[in-house]
This record gives sequence, C-alpha cells and structure tokens, in this order.
Amino acid sequence: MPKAELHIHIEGALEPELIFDRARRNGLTLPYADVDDLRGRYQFTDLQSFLDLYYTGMNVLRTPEDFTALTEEYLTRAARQGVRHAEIFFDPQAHTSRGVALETVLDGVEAALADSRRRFGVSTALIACFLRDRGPEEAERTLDELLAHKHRVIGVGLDSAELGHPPADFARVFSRARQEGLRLVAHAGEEGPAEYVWQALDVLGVDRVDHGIRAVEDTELVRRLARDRVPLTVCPLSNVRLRCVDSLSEHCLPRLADAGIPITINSDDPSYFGGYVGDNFAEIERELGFDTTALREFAVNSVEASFLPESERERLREQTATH
Ligand code: HPA
Ligand SMILES: [Zn+2]
Repeated sequence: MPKAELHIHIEGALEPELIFDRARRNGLTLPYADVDDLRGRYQFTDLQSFLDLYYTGMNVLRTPEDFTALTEEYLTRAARQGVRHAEIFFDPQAHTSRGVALETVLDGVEAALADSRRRFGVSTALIACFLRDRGPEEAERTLDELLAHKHRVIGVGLDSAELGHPPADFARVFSRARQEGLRLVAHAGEEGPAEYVWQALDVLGVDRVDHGIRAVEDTELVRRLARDRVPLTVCPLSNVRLRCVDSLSEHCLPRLADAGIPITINSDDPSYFGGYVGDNFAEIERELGFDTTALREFAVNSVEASFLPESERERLREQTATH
C-alpha cells in the first residue's frame, strides 16, 4: 500500500552490517565480536538504554559517503515496503559534537536523496531535530548553523531523552524556526507525560506530534488533538521495544484512532526496533486486528499529514485511497 513515512531517524536505519562495513572502511575497531553480537545487544529497558547504543552506533559515520550509503539503504528498504514519500529526521548535534561537520552530513544524505524519486520512487524531505538533553542554548546555536542551509531542510524537530526536558524549554528556538518559515514537529508523550504534548501544541505550536501516545491518559487532550486534527506519528514496534507499552495487543493506538485523531504509522529507528514501516503495519494488523480499511486510513493520514505541496499530496492521497 502506498504511504508516507513521517517519523524515521536516518541514524536509526543504521543496520549492524553497515556499522561493521563503515568501521572497516574508516579504520575503527568495534567492541563487538561480530554482527550477531551487536544485534544481540538490542534489548532495551527504556528510551535511554536505546539512545546509548544509538549514539554509539552512529560513531562509525564519518564521511559524506557513509551518510550516502546509510540513506540509500533506508530508501531501498522503505520503497520495498510501499513508502512513496519520506520526511526524514537527522540529529545534527549527534554529529557536530563528535567533530563531523553539518555539511558532511547534509552533503552525504542529500547525495542519496537527489535522485531518490527516479531510483526508488520515493520523494523526500529532511527535518533536523534538536537533542533536547543538550539544552536550549545549544539548540539555538544549531539553528544558527542550520539557517545557513535553510533551503536544505523543511523543518525542525525535538528528540532524544524526553523526561526532564519539556518542550517549553525550547519555546524560543522553535519560535525563531517558525519565523524562518520552517515546519515544526516535536517528540512528546513517548516516555514523557501528557503535559509535554500540551506544551508541544500550545508553547511550540507544532504541526504534528511525534509519538504522543501518552495523550491517551488525558481525555481533554485527546479531544483537543481530534478537534484540531493534529496528526500523531505513532511508532508501534518502537513503543514495545522501549517498553513504553507492555505489548502491541495492549497498544493505545486503537483508542486514539477511535477518538478521531489522525494516526500515522511509522518505524522510528527500524534497524533497532525490529522492522521498517511495512513491518509495523503487518504487526498491528496481526496483533490489533485492524482490517484493510483501517490500515488504508492510516496510510491516507500519513499522506495528508505530510509537508508535501498540496498538488503532490493530493496525487499521492488518491493513489493510497484507491489502492
Ligand atoms: O524514539 C526516539 N525518541 C527520542 N529520541 C529518539 N532519537 C531516535 N529515536 C528516538
Ligand atoms: Zn523518534
């Protein structure tokens, strides 16, 4: 089924095989015996336990070619699972903080995006995320750097360790990004409370909320998201792997969808969480019993919630709705 993917961290598409390949090319020694040893460590107890491995893994990305290879692998896999448009997150600070320039990241990723439509049949856009645990001042400096490349990103987001780092701390940097014409999204209500989702809406003024599942704990918030048709980019396999929900069969996404919130289905960090976006669709079909009509609605939502220009959005919506 044709669909858009709106919540994918490109660094989270880094497969263990590519970690070893890039380590070898860059002359780096990894503290893992082999690919199976590394993959065997992907057992998480919470968001932080994942982030520790996620930031370690991406340390093998040094050259533009590393980022090109990573992005090509993602696009290949996403296209196979029906993705026709991808709005791809990247974490500038996770690279600049270890001496890899923003240009290196952008040049490398863009080399793969440049002919993505032709090679993979996938249109793309980039969203730069601020690492909330590095604080608002560093986010401001990161925005300054990004604004020198403004035409290369469609928007900004907010990710990394959520608890103790409320969206409201980032009011100023998001306000500046908005004034620059950038689209706004933020992770909120993944591990953090419903209050963080309120702040993402009312303080940051986001166009979409990433995850947002803990909104289910707040009836008033669920009504607000439904009334204003605020899309949530839900990542079911991620939520299970990071133990934000006990099991897929108990996931709150049916409740959020039934309340009238535009739900989209996404992979988050597919290499770490056991599947790409099509795998997420297959698993919710199996575990939550969604029928084709419901799954198609999630796919249509993803197109409608995308930042594609109106005419392209309409064209892809039609393909998805009639599939
Ligand atoms: O699921 C996530 N949550 C927060 N930050 C992240 N960075 C990559 N994936 C995630
Ligand atoms: Zn995420």
